[in-house]
Amino acid sequence: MAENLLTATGLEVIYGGRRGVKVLHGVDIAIRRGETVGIVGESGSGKTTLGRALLRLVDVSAGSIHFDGREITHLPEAEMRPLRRRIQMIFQDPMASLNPRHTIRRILVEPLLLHGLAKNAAEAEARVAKILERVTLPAACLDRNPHELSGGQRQRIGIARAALLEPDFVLADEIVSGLDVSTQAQVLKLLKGLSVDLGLAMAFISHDLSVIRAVCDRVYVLRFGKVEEEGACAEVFANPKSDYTRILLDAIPLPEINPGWLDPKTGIEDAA
Ligand SMILES: Nc1ncnc2c1ncn2[C@@H]1O[C@H](COP(=O)(O)OP(=O)(O)OP(=O)(O)O)[C@@H](O)[C@H]1O
Repeated sequence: MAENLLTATGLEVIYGGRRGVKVLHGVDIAIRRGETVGIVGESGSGKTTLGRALLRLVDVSAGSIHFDGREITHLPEAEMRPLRRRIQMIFQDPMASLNPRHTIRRILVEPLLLHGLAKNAAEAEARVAKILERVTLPAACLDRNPHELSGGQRQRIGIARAALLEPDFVLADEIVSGLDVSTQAQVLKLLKGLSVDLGLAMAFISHDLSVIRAVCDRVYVLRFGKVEEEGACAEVFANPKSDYTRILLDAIPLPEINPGWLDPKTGIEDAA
């Protein structure tokens, strides 16, 4: 079994200082190299907060976080910086994370140069051309601005930007919730395929259990800032231990869960 890449133990997060509201109550989570873990739960259950805490984007009031064998819970930002390239995030709304005034070329080339992953602009452009092909976008996109692309295309750019930096871990937070169902399937297929090719570990936050089932190996069910249930996706879906998970499963229309979208292991779309 692959070793753990990112683990957290006893995580607590309080918003609004010491007298604020505690939204994570001692969460334990472990993500192994190369695996895709789903984080699911109702709105307000703390999914995004957990994701942001794992990435050290919000402070934790208790607990510890380890990345690649190193404790990072309170690592100063200067020491976090070299790790930031290895820990990428793809957002729900790529418009919010892609600079609207920059061309796609600049959005993709600059991080490569900034992180020293390309020696010069020509080398960076060659890498960008390759990844653009991988995310099935035409080269003409490079001269456009984000608002000139469709939602699905922007999400592909978000994925391309993350993948270019050769991360070990990607957090994807509700990345398909704004897209129509067939675009969702394409984006999920693409991301899952990339994660397999690159050996990426992923945490996939979604309120949508059918999305989690299509791409995840294991799932954590969050409720009121606690882990309600955790296990292999197939096991949790077939045989939920907690009543809460059962209620979540019952709340989704079963025919909508279409595992034929993708083979969860390979990310390859089922021919049927
Ligand atoms: N910056 C913040 N300041 C104060 N409270 C916050 C902040 N961000 C989130 N919260 C609160 O923390 C709780 C957990 O929010 P979080 O966004 O982590 O949940 P979620 O499961 O991701 O929900 P959703 O699916 O609606 O995005 C909610 O009650 C929310 O209102």
